[in-house]
Amino acid sequence: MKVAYLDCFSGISGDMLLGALVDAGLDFKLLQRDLAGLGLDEYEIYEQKVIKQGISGTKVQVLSLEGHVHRHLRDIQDIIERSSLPNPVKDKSLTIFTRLGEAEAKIHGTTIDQIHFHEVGAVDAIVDIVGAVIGFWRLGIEKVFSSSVHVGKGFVKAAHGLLPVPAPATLELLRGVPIYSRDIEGELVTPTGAALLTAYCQDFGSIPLVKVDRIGYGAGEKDLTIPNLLRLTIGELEVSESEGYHGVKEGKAMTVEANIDDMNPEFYDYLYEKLFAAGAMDVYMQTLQMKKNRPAVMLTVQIPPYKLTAIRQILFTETTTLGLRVYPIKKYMLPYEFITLETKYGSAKAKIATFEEKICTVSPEYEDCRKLAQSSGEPLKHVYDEVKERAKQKINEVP
Ligand SMILES: O=C([S-])c1cc(C(=O)S)c[n+]([C@@H]2O[C@H](COP(=O)(O)O)[C@@H](O)[C@H]2O)c1
Ligand code: NI
Repeated sequence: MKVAYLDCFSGISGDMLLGALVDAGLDFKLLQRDLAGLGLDEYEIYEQKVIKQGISGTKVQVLSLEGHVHRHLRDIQDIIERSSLPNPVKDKSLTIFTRLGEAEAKIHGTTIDQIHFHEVGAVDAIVDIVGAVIGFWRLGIEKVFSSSVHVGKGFVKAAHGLLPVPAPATLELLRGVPIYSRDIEGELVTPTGAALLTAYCQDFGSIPLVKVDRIGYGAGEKDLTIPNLLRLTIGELEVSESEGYHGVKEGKAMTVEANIDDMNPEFYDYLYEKLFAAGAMDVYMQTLQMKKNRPAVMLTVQIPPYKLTAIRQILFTETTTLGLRVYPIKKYMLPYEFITLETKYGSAKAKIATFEEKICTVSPEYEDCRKLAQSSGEPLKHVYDEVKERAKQKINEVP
């Protein structure tokens, strides 16, 4: 899987992200051609190499040629919907502007169709956002990870007047994101940057196991005492599985455990849903007899290493546990494939696993068998046996 990692040690803004994408190999002329699909011409876009604290990066500048324009969300939605941009770019761009509108409406106590965008509604911000979406799409990025985010400190002068850093809309968009402030004065994250970051990234923390392919540095406007750059690393996510002995996959994972003795058992169903939705590979519970003979459960969550931040956040917010145990583990998985079988009850899949090139397990797919049992009225166990039988026949048919 092709992934990107954003190092937000100097925050993130729309132009920094666009600069990082160009610096990482996004063809600038192709970007300009794609952006022409927006049908907006009152802007100019430039790229230039700059040095920030000795590090070379790309600064992308969008100069607005339009006067002072206040756009409502509807106006921006019309521009994007009427454009000739590819649908994935349109959809993502609309999502980002909708999130900006929701944040703006919340901050100002109004509604999403009442708000009008100030800076974010100007053509340069529209180009920044759509350009970044085009960049991720053109570079084929399937998933985005990020570091925690440096937001800066102090105040910033904007159309609204003097705003605390991070700006209200920015902080609203950064809900759920690990942020920090050091002694760098200034706004390091803008609403545009926050909206782009959180539209793509749900996993924050150290860089996952990635085989690095491309690196890009996007430059911010100001010169700071730290390199005012956004670093973008692109590569193949090493799900840390490698083909080992006779095709047995060897992978790295993590076990996260918590002993819970004081939570309403009804909550576990919802918790399981959230954990799996966040990328857990497996979730299970074991009953315990803890000190003072208190009955409890030990909740275990198996995760890919890069999911630790997301899973930890769920466990601390959705359960009553005050502590977690985390163990890095190595896992070995048998190679398997699915085959589809036609049975007297209908078609169903079965998983065929092999070890040392010999078939060692045939497992009918439960969901398929359940549907056939419901549609045929046959007991599930009969359907299951029939699928397994057909699978064995099909395997033996293979020359
Ligand atoms: O444009 C809008 S709606 C806007 C809202 C807010 C609020 O916090 S509310 C703040 N700002 C400031 O404008 C500049 C530019 O932001 P970009 O996202 O367009 O780069 C920045 O200082 C924001 O804090 C704009
Ligand atoms: Ni505002």
